[in-house]
Amino acid sequence: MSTDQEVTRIQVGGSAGTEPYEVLVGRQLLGELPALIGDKAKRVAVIHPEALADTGEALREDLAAQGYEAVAIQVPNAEEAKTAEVAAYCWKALGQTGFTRTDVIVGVGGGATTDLAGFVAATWLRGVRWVAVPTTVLGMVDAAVGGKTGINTAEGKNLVGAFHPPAGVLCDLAALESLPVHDFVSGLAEIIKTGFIADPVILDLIEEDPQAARTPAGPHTAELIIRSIQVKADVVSGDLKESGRREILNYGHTLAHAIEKNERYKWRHGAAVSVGMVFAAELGRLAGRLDDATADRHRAVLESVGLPLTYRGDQWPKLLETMKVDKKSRGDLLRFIVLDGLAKPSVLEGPDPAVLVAAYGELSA
Ligand SMILES: NC(=O)c1ccc[n+]([C@@H]2O[C@H](COP(=O)([O-])OP(=O)(O)OC[C@H]3O[C@@H](n4cnc5c(N)ncnc54)[C@H](O)[C@@H]3O)[C@@H](O)[C@H]2O)c1
Ligand SMILES: O=C(O)C(=O)C[C@@H](O)[C@H](O)[C@H](O)COP(=O)(O)O
Ligand SMILES: [Zn+2]
Repeated sequence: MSTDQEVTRIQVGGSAGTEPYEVLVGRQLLGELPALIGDKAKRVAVIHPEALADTGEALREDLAAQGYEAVAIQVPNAEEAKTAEVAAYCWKALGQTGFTRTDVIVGVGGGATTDLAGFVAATWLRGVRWVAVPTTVLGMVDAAVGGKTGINTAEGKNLVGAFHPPAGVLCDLAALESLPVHDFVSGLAEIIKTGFIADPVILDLIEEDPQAARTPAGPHTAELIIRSIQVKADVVSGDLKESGRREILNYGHTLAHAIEKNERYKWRHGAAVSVGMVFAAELGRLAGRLDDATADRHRAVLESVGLPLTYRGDQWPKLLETMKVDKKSRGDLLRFIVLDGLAKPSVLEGPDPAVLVAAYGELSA
C-alpha cells in the first residue's frame, strides 16, 4: 500500500499471469480515469444505475469533452440489474454503438452495478477492458475488487459470471455522502467479515464507536475501507480464481445467498451476510472449533451497527436446498467457511445435518 497526502493506492494481482491493477481511495479521483481507459479506446460506455443518473450523465459529458465517443447505459437499481435481460440490454447498446475490442466500459455504482458492468465487459467480444468506480461502501471494499463479475438467475445468486479483473478501481469517498444509511450499514457487514477472517483491528475500530461507524463522517471510515480493501487485495492476488484461499472471502455467504434468493433479491446483500455470519459462527462453535467469546462477538458487533441477526425459522428446508448448489459445494458435499479462532478461517466439509439444524435454531426467529 502506498499513501500520499490524499490518495491511498493498493495494488492487486500481478502474480500467476494476471495483470496488476490499483485500487485508489481518496477524493476527486476522476482525473485518473483517462489513464485507466488507456489511449487505444475510441468509445467508452458508462454503465450506471437509475439512482446515479446525474453522475452517469456528468461522467459521459466529461468523457465526450475529452474526445471519446461516450455513451451512458442506465440500468435498474440494485439486484434488478443483475439479470440476463439487463445484460442483453447492455450488449444491444454496445452493438449499436459499434463497440470494439479496444473500447472500454466504466461501471459506476454499487456492487450490483459493477458486478453487471464487469460481466458485460467479460462477455462482450469475449472480453474488453473495464474500470470500476464503486459508489457504495460494499462496492469499494469488496465487489469492485478481485474480478468476480456476474448476474443472478432464478435458481440462485451469482450463478452466471466470469473472473474478469478491472483495469483499475476508483473509490471516491465523497460518493458515500449520498448513500442511504441502510446501504452504508449493509457495506459494514463485509467490513466486519474482513475483521473476523483476517484483520481484527477492524472490529476494535467499530466497537470503539459503532454509531460513528455507521456514517461517512465517522473517524475511522477511511481506515476501515482501506484495511478491508488491503485484505481483499492480498487474498485475491494469490488466488484469483478461487482454487483455495479465496474461499475465506465467502465467510457467511453460504446461508446469505440462500436468504437473498428466498427473498427474491429484495434484501440487501450485506444484511444477508450479517445473518449468514451469525450462522457460520454458531456452526463453528457447535462443531467444536470456535470459542464462545468469538462466536458471541459476532452478534454484538453486528447488532451494534444495526445489522440483522435472525431469519425465519420455518424457511430452513428451502434454504438448505439452495445451499446445496452453493459454489463451494462439491457433488453432494456441503462446504462452509468457519473460524477456528479469530482471524483463523478454515473449511468445514460435510457437517453433521443435526449440527446444521442446531446452528440454524440459534438464529431463527
Ligand atoms: N464481485 C464481488 O466480489 C462482490 C463482492 C461483494 C458483493 N458483491 C455484490 O454486490 C452487490 C451489493 O452491492 P451494494 O451493497 O453496493 O448494493 P447495490 O449495488 O444494490 O446498491 C444499493 C443501492 O444504492 C444505490 N446507490 C449506489 N451508490 C449510491 C450513492 N453513492 N448514493 C445513493 N445511492 C447509491 C444503488 O443504485 C442501489 O439502489 C450484490 O449483488 C453482491 O452480490 C459482489
Ligand atoms: O470475492 C470473493 O471471492 C467473495 O466471495 C466476496 C463476497 O463478498 C462476494 O459476495 C462474492 O460476490 C461472492 O461470490 P460467490 O462466488 O459466492 O458468488
Ligand atoms: Zn459478499
